[in-house]
Amino acid sequence: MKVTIVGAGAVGASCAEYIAIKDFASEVVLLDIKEGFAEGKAMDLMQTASLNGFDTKITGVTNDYSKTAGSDIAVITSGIPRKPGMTREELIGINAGIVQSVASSLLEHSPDVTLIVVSNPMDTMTYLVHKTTDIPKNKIIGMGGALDSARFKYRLAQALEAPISDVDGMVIGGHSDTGMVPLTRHATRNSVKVSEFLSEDRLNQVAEDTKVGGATLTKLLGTSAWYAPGAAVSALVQAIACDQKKMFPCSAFLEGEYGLNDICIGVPVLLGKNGIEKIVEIELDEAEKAKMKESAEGVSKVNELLQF
Ligand SMILES: NC(=O)c1ccc[n+]([C@@H]2O[C@H](COP(=O)([O-])OP(=O)(O)OC[C@H]3O[C@@H](n4cnc5c(N)ncnc54)[C@H](O)[C@@H]3O)[C@@H](O)[C@H]2O)c1
Ligand SMILES: O=C(O)C[C@H](O)C(=O)O
Repeated sequence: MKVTIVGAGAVGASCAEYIAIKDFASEVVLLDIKEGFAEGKAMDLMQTASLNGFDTKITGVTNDYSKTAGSDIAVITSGIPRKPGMTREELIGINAGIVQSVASSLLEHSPDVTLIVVSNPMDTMTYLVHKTTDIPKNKIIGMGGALDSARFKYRLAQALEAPISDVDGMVIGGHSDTGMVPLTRHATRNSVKVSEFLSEDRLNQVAEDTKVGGATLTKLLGTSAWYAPGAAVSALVQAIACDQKKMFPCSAFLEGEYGLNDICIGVPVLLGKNGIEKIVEIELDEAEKAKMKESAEGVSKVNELLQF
């Protein structure tokens, strides 16, 4: 199993590290445009192999796509991250060009690749890859909901004063400060609805804290987060590489599901060796449907800014 990660920055390197530590891929290629940068990150990571006990071979290359040839899975993390006070949508001007050219270079050398799009604004970047390549829709996956759901569980566990492993929950919708739809009504602690333990106000607070999870970290760090994003990407890569059929909310191209068309947005999917093997349509109540519709309108507005 060969995995390429384009962008050896904070998220790309974190993702490579988690993939290596889980030791399910034979080879990870890190590619960056900055001379020597990916080579340095790969060497540093390889020097953790004997300490962390993995055999995954990590190599780094400067913009040489021939070294990515035959990749089964590729992750696009290349592009700029936001700074405090910015929205993800403000990154579109620079990141759209980068994502489009990276996707096309990857495809030249790995025509059967499954692509995971991470660069922001992620739902729109995923849509861009759909519109500008002939990769089948099941093989283009946007990573956002897996991260947002991990943050939701963290906030729920805090509110419940419970261990995170007791908690389950999911965030669907667009990966944006306003567009996320944390499914508070469905969240559980050991199969019991969290609404049995938390007031409506406290649950609303959990949802709001979840939605601005990325912005909160960007303010604290001066740039956007990388550990949880890297871990979330590595979980998707593992689900595909190991044919796990695991369910994650991912940005998927919709053709009628959830009443939406011609959009990539976060919905629950099953991930296996064929990428998105199924889009899972769960029952939403009227309030959840309205939030999903509003979220989709926001994503579509950003999509309209694309030029291709
Ligand atoms: N979808 C998500 O949940 C999520 C989570 C975190 C970050 N992100 C996004 O991921 C992107 C990367 O974030 P980061 O913190 O790793 O940024 P970073 O600046 O640390 O790394 C980005 C890397 O991309 C490289 N790069 C730029 N143009 C390139 C090109 N054409 N080809 C190859 N490499 C190129 C840069 O040299 C840099 O090393 C940002 O757009 C950020 O907003 C998304
Ligand atoms: O917040 C960001 O800009 C990066 C990423 O989308 C995140 O949610 O951490």
